[in-house]
This record gives sequence, C-alpha cells and structure tokens, in this order.
Amino acid sequence: MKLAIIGSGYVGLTTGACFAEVGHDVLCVDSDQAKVKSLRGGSVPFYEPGLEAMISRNAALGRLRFGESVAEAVENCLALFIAVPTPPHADGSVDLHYVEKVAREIAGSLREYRVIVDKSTVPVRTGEKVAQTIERYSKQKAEFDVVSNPEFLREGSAIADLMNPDRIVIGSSSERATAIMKEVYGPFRTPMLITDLNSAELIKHASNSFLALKISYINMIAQICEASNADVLLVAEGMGLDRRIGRSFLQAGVGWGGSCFPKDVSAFIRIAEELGCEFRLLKEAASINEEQREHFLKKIREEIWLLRDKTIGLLGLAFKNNTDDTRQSVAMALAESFLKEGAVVRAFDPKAMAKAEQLLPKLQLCSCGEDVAAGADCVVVATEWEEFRDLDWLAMKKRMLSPLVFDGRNLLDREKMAAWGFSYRGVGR
Ligand SMILES: NC(=O)c1ccc[n+]([C@@H]2O[C@H](COP(=O)([O-])OP(=O)(O)OC[C@H]3O[C@@H](n4cnc5c(N)ncnc54)[C@H](O)[C@@H]3O)[C@@H](O)[C@H]2O)c1
Ligand SMILES: O=c1ccn([C@@H]2O[C@H](COP(=O)(O)OP(=O)(O)O[C@H]3O[C@H](CO)[C@@H](O)[C@H](O)[C@H]3O)[C@@H](O)[C@H]2O)c(=O)[nH]1
Repeated sequence: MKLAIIGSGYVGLTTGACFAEVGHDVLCVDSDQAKVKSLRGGSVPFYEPGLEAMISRNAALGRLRFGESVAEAVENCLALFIAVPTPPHADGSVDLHYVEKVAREIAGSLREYRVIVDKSTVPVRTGEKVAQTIERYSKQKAEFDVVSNPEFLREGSAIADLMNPDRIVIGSSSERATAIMKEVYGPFRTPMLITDLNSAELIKHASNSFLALKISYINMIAQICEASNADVLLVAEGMGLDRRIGRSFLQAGVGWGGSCFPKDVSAFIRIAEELGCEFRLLKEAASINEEQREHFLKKIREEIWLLRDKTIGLLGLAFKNNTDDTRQSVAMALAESFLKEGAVVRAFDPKAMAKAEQLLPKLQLCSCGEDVAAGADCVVVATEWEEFRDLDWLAMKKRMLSPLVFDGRNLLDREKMAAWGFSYRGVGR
C-alpha cells in the first residue's frame, strides 16, 4: 500500500523504514529541508541500531522515498501517518501546534478519501480536533477518517519493537479506515486491539505513565533498601517472579529520563486535571523521580564532600543505552549539577558525545571509557551501556586519585569491584 509518514524523526523514520521493509511503498516527509537532503544522501541524523542499513536497503529497492511536500503525500498515499513532535509547554501541557499545522496542510490538498493516522503522542480528544480542523479547512470536502495509532517503540530497540510489537492499537470507529489499517499492519502478525479513537489515545498516556510509575516505585523501594541494609536487585527479582508484576521496568537507578516519560507524565497530569481528575499518584511518581537524582548526588557529596575542584569521571550521557539521544537525560542533568558545583567532568558516551557537547560545552570529552578515570576523584556510571562492564577497571583504578565508583544503574558487578579494591556504591544495595 502507498503510505506517507509526515515527520521523519525517531518515530516517523523508523516506522517508515519498517513499513517499507514489509513491502509497503513509503514516502517519508519532513519540513526540515536539511534533514530530507541528508536522508536522500543515505545518512540518518540520529543513531538507532540497524536503522541506517534498513533505510538504505529499502531506498535502493525503491520502496522508501523522502520528500518535503505534504501535498505530494496527500495526493499519492492512501494512509497518512502523522509523527510530528508534541513537546511540552512550560506548564507541562502539550504543545499541539505541529499536529494542527499538519492537519491544515492535509486539508489544503485533500481531494479523495484518505485515512489520517495519528502516531504522535497526544492528549485524549486530539483526534476529534484533527478531524474538525480538516473538515473546516478542506475546500473539496473529500471524505476522510482520522485514526489513532499510538506508537510504543523504545529508542535503542526501535526496530525490534516495531517489527515485533506486543500489540498494535487502532482507534477508529470507521469500518473503512479499520480495514485499511488492518491491511497496513497485516504483515506484522501481532495482536491488534481495535478501540474507539479516544480510548486509543488514552492507552498511550496510560501505558507510559504506568511504566514511569513502576520505575519510581522500585526507586522508592531502593531508598528503603539502602536504609534497611537490603538489596533492591534481590527484591526486584523476588517481585518480578510474580507474573502479575513482571521483572521488566524494575531496574532501580538514577531516575527515568528521555524525550517521552518526563513530558508524557507531565502531560497526563495536566490532561487529567483539565478533565477534573487530580492524578496525585502520578504527581508523586514525578517527584520521586526528581528526588532519586538528588538522593544520588547526596551520596556522592557524602563521600567526596565538596565537588568544587574535584574531577568526576562520568560514564554515559545518553538518557539510556543504545541511543545518542540526550533529551531529558538524567546523565546530562547529573553532569550539569557537577559542573555547577565547580567540578571538572571528564565524560564518555559511546554515541551521545556530539549531542552532549552542544548542550554542555564545558564537559571534557574523553576518547574512551577508561580515559574518564585520569585524575578522577570518583567515577560515576550514569547510563546503562553494557560495554561499561567490560572496561579495564583495574587500569582505571591506577589512574584515579581515589578508587571510588558510584554506579547509578547497578550495572557493574559489585563483588568484582570490591575484589579489585574499589569502594563501590550502587543504588538500593
Ligand atoms: N522518540 C520516541 O521514542 C517516541 C516513541 C513513541 C512516540 N513518540 C511520539 O512521537 C512523536 C514524534 O516524536 P519523535 O521523537 O519522532 O520527534 P522528532 O523530533 O525526532 O521528529 C519529529 C519530526 O517532525 C518534523 N516536523 C515537524 N513539523 C512538521 C511538519 N509540519 N511537516 C513535516 N514534518 C514536520 C520535524 O522536522 C522532525 O524531523 C511525539 O509525539 C512523541 O511523543 C516518540
Ligand atoms: O527498569 C527501568 C527501565 C527504564 N529506566 C529508564 O527509563 C527511561 C526510559 O527508558 P525506555 O522506556 O526504555 O525508553 P524510551 O525510548 O523513553 O521508551 C518509552 O517511551 C516511548 C515514547 O513514548 C514509548 O514508546 C516506550 O514504550 C517507552 O518504554 C530511561 O531513562 C531508562 O534509563 C529505568 O530507570 N529503569
């Protein structure tokens, strides 16, 4: 089927590539001319494992094209997926102007039946507004349906998540649109849940907030473990064996970050408020998340006293492993705090250094993980990159002023670190 994706960022580009991979004919549109140019030249503006190869394979087969014109997309493609940003306003509510603009652009070119599919994360009832907008601005009064199809991919494993999702949610009350969506997703052979438009929109916010809540819960348990000499890894394992709870998203750490959880949790609190429901539980999850970072910083200050004129070796800048994305990264927030308190920060991240440098030019970027240890008063693990486990920790110890390691992700082997002579502090143990 001929499909268009409007907005070729993390979600749009990866979704477009995966649709092409299963045989659809895909046009990825973006308003950023420089981005379109570089995509046409075969380079992907961010790091996502496997994406560049998938794009070049499908582009070579002629199944994946890039453009700037929404009008071209509307003219040629039966289903138009909207994957533009939905950033937060200062008060936490969602800025929907990108979505609204695309709706008006689609309306301007609509001449025959099209399915307009919202993939951006939006407040419940946005689909209704999109439909009203298209209706209002469409001159030809052509038929169309608006569908909600929220996206659940995680950065760093986006292709695997898209090719093999847990579920596909389709919010539509139109049989015609639902049949088209079933055809689009036919090749994925995954459970499909068909709901009304509003429920589908809510499923996205309810899911993200629940996951953030789960992490805040285990982070609070981690604080209780520290105060009671218990081990959060064992507690999480014991809880996770209960299939009703499950082990995933019970990894205690320095808190959740990224382009989604912080903004979506704030948005959901505001959405609930506007609907007359105070979401106290979620407000608490957000404040536990802030506290968790502060709690970690306090632990570092307790050990090394003042940060001023100290050198901190920082492992990790991305908001999680396998990505170069530093948006709302807790590792970056920690780096900023260290710098503000007068420390020198020697940092390394396998993929996020270029983006981090733009945001925090005072960082001393190192050429490998081991290098952060040179002259360091302590090393902090802030992002869960697996490869940090395999660094030459003994060589690093020799280069440090004192063998102190704060593992904000419980990534390293505590027993090994102790045997190698490190003073090691994890989270919740
Ligand atoms: N990043 C994720 O992991 C993820 C996962 C699920 C859902 N989401 C949601 O998906 C949406 C997109 O997120 P993202 O991370 O892909 O954003 P992004 O910023 O990486 O990409 C958005 C793209 O849309 C383009 N754009 C903006 N206005 C446009 C217009 N009028 N016409 C064409 N292109 C336009 C931008 O130039 C940009 O390239 C958001 O609502 C986000 O919450 C993100
Ligand atoms: O047990 C855990 C799991 C995650 N994290 C942190 O939580 C944040 C988010 O991680 P993750 O959910 O893996 O990455 P995202 O790419 O932000 O994906 C989330 O946000 C996307 C955007 O909405 C959704 O599509 C995904 O389903 C949802 O998992 C990161 O800072 C992680 O370090 C933890 O601290 N402990």
